[in-house]
Amino acid sequence: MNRELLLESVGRRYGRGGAPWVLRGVDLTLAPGTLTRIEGANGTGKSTLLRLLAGIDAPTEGRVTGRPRTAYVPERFPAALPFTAAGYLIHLGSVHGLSRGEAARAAVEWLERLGAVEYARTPMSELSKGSSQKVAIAQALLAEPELLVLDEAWTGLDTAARTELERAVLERRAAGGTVVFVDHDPRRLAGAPDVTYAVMDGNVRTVEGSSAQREETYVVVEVQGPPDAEPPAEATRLAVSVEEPGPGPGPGPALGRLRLTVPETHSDTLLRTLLTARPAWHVVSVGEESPAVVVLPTVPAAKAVEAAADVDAEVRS
Ligand SMILES: Nc1ncnc2c1ncn2[C@@H]1O[C@H](COP(=O)(O)OP(=O)(O)OP(=O)(O)O)[C@@H](O)[C@H]1O
Repeated sequence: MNRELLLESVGRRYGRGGAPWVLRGVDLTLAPGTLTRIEGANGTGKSTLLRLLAGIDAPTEGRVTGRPRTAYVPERFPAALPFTAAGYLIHLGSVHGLSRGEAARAAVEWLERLGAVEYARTPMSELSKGSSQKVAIAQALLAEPELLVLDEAWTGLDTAARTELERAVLERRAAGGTVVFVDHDPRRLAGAPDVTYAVMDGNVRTVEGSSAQREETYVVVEVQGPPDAEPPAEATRLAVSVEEPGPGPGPGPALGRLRLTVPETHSDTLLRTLLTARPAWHVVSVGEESPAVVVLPTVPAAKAVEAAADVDAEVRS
């Protein structure tokens, strides 16, 4: 039976005595079957709080009790692991108590849902940032955790995968799970959270009104980079969406062209990041948000089936 996760007088500081407290005196209760959003300005301690909730970090003082079976998607996923995507997921599934067969089935199911099953046999070190983020999400979802902790897990995903992750979060809550997330897009899961907290001045405060009700203006920045280059990580983090625009003036999509949507409050930082990046990214246009969204192509069904068969073969060997 799922219990409440309790933080009592929790404090965390890094380094020896004398170091400043990032969090102090935090009392927090997360109930089963609830979705909690954590907000706050940069560097206020959101990731620190999530690591304490997930149990991958321990408080300097105070205590955390009632943590159920937990899965966590970190802000930065160590992609250079010596596994294929499927191999890694099967390994993680075993760690979570699944048999190899169950883990393989769950791995394929989640890679399929996230549109990455064609990369099942790809070494993790060769995956693009977006694909490795999908693996990070799949590893968290595959064992149906009772507590799911997501630290900017939507960053770098294409539109279809972002929607799928939102769906998965709502499914977890409907199944009685506890979900807690940080995301810089105020529209993420708009209207869905049962409670929102802001981290500020070393503690958490309840935020009244959903993030969707708070107005935010967005700016769309179209950029041109070298063909096949990944945009700078900081730009991807700041943007609430990264899309490939439609076809360019010639045949096919404009290579290296991306459309980044960013809250107006972050647009200056985004432009600075792009302009100082090496190799350089050329800013083609800056404008108001347009409703047109291009969904990146999903994997053809035949390819998905092929990859699933590959994974099956790997499990049996
Ligand atoms: N492992 C660490 N060692 C030392 N200091 C740390 C460590 N992790 C975080 N900090 C510091 O703690 C403070 C809070 O960091 P944290 O990453 O929790 O904030 P955040 O709100 O998640 O930030 P962001 O919005 O930039 O992701 C920052 O001053 C950061 O430099």
